[in-house]
Amino acid sequence: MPRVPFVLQPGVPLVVGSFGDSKSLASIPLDLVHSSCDLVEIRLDLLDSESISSEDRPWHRFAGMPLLFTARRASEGGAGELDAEARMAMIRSVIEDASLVDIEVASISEMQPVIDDLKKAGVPWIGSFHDFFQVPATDLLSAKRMAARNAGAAAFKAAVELGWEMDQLAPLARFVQKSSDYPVSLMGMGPLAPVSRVLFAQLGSVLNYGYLGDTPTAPGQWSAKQLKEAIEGSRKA
Ligand SMILES: O=C1C[C@@](O)(C(=O)O)C[C@@H](O)[C@@H]1O
Repeated sequence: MPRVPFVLQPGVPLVVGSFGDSKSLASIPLDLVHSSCDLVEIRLDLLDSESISSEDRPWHRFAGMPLLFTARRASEGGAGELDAEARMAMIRSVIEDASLVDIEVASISEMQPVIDDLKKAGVPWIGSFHDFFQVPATDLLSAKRMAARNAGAAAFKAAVELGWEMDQLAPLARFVQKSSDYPVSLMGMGPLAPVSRVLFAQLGSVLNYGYLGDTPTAPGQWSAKQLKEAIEGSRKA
């Protein structure tokens, strides 16, 4: 399957459709995928190992769409206790199909060998950060963004638990707005996730995640289709 080249542009909001289970990945109607998102995230840590390693790889159904691969570490919401070696092996096995790869900022040093492989193959990667409990200080987010940028990531992405902390929305919104010289993707999780995702996309968050199929991959996610419609609606307002 030829890789689809992919370039992120600061301030241009795209929708990522994310699969949380193997059954949805294998059975979702293709036209629904095409109409719901701009790129597809394959969460390698959430799928059955047989479906990932089968010769007939389930994501080959989406030929022509950019594919983002993620093998999430457990401490940032990944399923299973996959160590860096296991996650690197997963990523190496999909490099030929990948338009983009997600690597946590916390994993950069231990996963440097696979980052070097991505560089050689000309595959961009995003440096990510997840906090499932709170909104971290903006200074911490800025430090993570700098670490991602310095390590060569094409973008920085963060997902943080908002709870009902409405006061936290404004500083996060400013964080996205101020990042006009480097692509940033930001999203809330929890009860304010839906509203935060539309707001941050409106302000230029580059990758905005919703789920494809039956299983959300984060608390409070919209379906990719709903998110795409909401973002398109907000851009017309
Ligand atoms: O990191 C992200 C963002 C996400 O956690 C979300 O909040 O939508 C969903 C994950 O699948 C993805 O890898």
